[in-house]
Order: sequence, then C-alpha cells, then structure tokens
Amino acid sequence: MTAVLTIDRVSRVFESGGERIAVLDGASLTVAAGEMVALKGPSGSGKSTLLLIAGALDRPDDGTVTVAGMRLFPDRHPESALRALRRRAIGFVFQKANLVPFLTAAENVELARFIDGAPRGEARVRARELLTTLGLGERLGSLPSRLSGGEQQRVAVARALANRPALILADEPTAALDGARGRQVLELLKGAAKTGVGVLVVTHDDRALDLFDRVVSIADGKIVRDGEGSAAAGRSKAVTFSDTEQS
Ligand SMILES: Nc1ncnc2c1ncn2[C@@H]1O[C@H](COP(=O)(O)OP(=O)(O)OP(=O)(O)O)[C@@H](O)[C@H]1O
Repeated sequence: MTAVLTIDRVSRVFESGGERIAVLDGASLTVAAGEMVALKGPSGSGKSTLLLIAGALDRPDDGTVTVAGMRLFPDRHPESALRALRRRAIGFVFQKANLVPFLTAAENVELARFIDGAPRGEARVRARELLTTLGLGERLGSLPSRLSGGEQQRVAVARALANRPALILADEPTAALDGARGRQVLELLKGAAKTGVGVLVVTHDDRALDLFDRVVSIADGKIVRDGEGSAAAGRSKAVTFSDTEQS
C-alpha cells in the first residue's frame, strides 16, 4: 500500500527553564492510503508534537518526514512550499471546530476551496456535496452558532476534506463531544479512509477503537506499540461516500 505519511526516527527537543527535554525521541510511524490509525498515549507523551510535525507545522531536530510523496524534513523547503502542501494534501481537524463565526456552514467549507484557488461555482458545489454526504444538507445556510457541537465538528470534517487531501490529521476531534456524537465524527473520518485518504487521529477515547485499522501507542516520545486495530478484521461502520468522492 502507498504510504501517505512516513515519519522515520524523528526527534524533537524543547528547552524549558534551561533544561533540554526530548519530547520525541526517535519516533517512527507510517500511515498508508486508505488506512485509519489511532495515536494514543499519556498526557505529555508527544502526540500533538508528532501531529504538528506530520502537518509541517513544526520542524523535527532529527529524522525524516514524507507526506504524499514530498520529503518535508530534513529537506529545507521555503514556507510557501510547505503552505501549499498543507493546503492541497493535508486536512486538519482539531478538538474545536474553529469555524469562521460569520460564515455559514457551506461558506466555511467553500473558503478552503477558494484559498486553494478554486472558482466560486466549483467551491459551492463541492461544499454542498460534502455537507450533504456528511448529513448536513439541511444546514448549509446555518451560522456555526446555530449548529450543535457535533454538527460544527462535522462541518470541520467537510472543510478538511474539501481539497481532496491525501492525509487527514485529527487531534482529539471527539474530545468536546459526547460518546455517540464523537463516534459519528470518527465514522465520517473512517468513511474518508475508505475512499483512500490516510487518517491519523490522536484520541483518548477507547470506546471507538474498533473503527481503527491500527492503534499506535506513544510514551515518553517513543512508539511503544504499533498493532492492528479491530477494524482490520472488517468490523467497522463507515459513512459511504459516493463514487465520485475523493477521486
Ligand atoms: N513549544 C514547546 N516548547 C516547550 N515545550 C513544549 C512545546 N510544545 C510541547 N512541549 C512539551 O512537550 C511535551 C509533549 O507535548 P505534547 O503536546 O506533544 O503532548 P501530548 O501527548 O499531545 O499531550 P496531551 O495528551 O496532554 O495533549 C509536553 O511536556 C509539553 O509541555
């Protein structure tokens, strides 16, 4: 299977109060196209740092990182090239949806397409298609303040998918949601994986681990376990995207 994310022996050291702390210490991880991987670990173990590095939002001190065939580190690319990669190849979902409050659900998704240079009409069609697929066809014109937390997070997933990314990076996307709504969001991400997107999710939520193909555990900046999740046995549910989706 094609790897959409390869992290190889990555280290990251932060200085704090004159002390050097190795937050990542030779961590390696791959995510293949079509695979949904959970990243678990205790608080402070380096999960978010690893995700930021995978998203070219932070730079490792050592090791290599390749996303969608582009070696990001240790190569030195101009920030403009990293920005273009983030826009085109990576979708981000965070704990909070962080929608633009004065734009409707559809406009929030369209914005991601505009920023990537899509014409207005195409952006509008794409936003409508995605939000309808994600169960928000009736909420296209709603402002974020009129949507529930779960609905806002579904808009955030649609926004992350807008530019047909190869990779989705999600940092605790269900932390602010109750169990059922959190699971819904993970099922949407699973649906994206089924269309060929590689999905890496930082999660503390053990209740939905059955949706993941692999579960990777990190402790003290090192990967301590990398094993099959129960979805690998074919037991997971997922939203079905249309055949034209993600092509
Ligand atoms: N920019 C920074 N400067 C200094 N220390 C940092 C920086 N970013 C992260 N750290 C430290 O690195 C360690 C790992 O942080 P990280 O956010 O990656 O952990 P985490 O596993 O995501 O934790 P949590 O589950 O609590 O979100 C923490 O001790 C944190 O304080």
